[in-house]
Amino acid sequence: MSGSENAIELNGLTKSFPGVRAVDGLTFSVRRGEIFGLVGPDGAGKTTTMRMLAGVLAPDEGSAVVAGFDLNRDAEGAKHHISYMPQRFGLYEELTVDENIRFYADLFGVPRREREERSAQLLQAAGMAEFRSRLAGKLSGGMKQKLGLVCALIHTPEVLLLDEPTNGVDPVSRRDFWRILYTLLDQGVTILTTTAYLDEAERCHRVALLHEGRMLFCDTPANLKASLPGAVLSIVCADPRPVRDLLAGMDGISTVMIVGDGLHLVVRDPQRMIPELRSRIAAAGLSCDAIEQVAPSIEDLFVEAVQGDKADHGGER
Ligand SMILES: Nc1ncnc2c1ncn2[C@@H]1O[C@H](COP(=O)(O)OP(=O)(O)OP(=O)(O)O)[C@@H](O)[C@H]1O
Repeated sequence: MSGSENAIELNGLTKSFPGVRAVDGLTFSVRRGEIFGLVGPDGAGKTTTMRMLAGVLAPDEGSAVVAGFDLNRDAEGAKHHISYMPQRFGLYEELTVDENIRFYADLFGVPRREREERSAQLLQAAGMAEFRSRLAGKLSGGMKQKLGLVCALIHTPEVLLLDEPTNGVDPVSRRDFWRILYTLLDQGVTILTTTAYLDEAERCHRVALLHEGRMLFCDTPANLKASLPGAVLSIVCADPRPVRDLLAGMDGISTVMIVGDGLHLVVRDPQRMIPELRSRIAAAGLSCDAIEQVAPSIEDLFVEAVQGDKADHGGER
């Protein structure tokens, strides 16, 4: 790997499919030893970006350097230093856990002794040590994802690319997963992950938000939350949908979103807004339990940013 402090560098990376610019001039970098999260709504371009960085899809324009290799010149060279776990990792369902690991170890040319040691460690960390002889097809969804990670890590990559690795995974398995990721960071591995879970985005060193192939933000979770223009009000109510419809578009409110058992609003002036909201909701014959100001979450910022971007660029794509 080169002396650069960045393990991944994208410069104007662009990819179009018929009728859609899936990735539109992306420029950002991931430092060595960093865990970097890519988030964004469905179709934002996350998977396309990952596929280009993994060297399995050529960009139309722009460049990317991964582990010191310029992918436009030597994507094959980069592949020896990358592990890529796509959304559907290729497990062989009719093979056992051990046999799947052995298959990938052979593919990556991992020597036998190293393979034994590493797979024992990884299976232990994944809470799967007692499932070694189970057929992969008989594992739960979370276990399959964890086995995919074990296979992807059977050689030691410099850069790990993960595409929604914990999608549909139960909370306990997600915790195992993140524990393994942090262990890798201690070993100096650089991790770029996409995620649909914003609590996972908060665990990354830095996060970028993609929308329609473009990057809207890139910063630490703390800086992102601090940058929200306005304050967040939480409204607890039994039936949030009619309340949302009533408040959407009201003066002084930029975003209304349903979260858990109520709504979050992004507002300019929270103290003035609280009594106004109470009377507006009561006058419409609706009810709510509590309205209070809360600390902004990454989700608040992202929903606000995506809605703002839609208003600015609506229908352009
Ligand atoms: N092989 C392809 N052929 C045509 N269009 C594609 C192809 N791959 C992706 N797209 C389109 O490119 C856009 C970006 O898709 P991409 O899968 O990268 O988004 P994403 O952010 O990963 O979303 P998701 O989480 O839903 O997969 C979408 O409009 C998608 O339909």
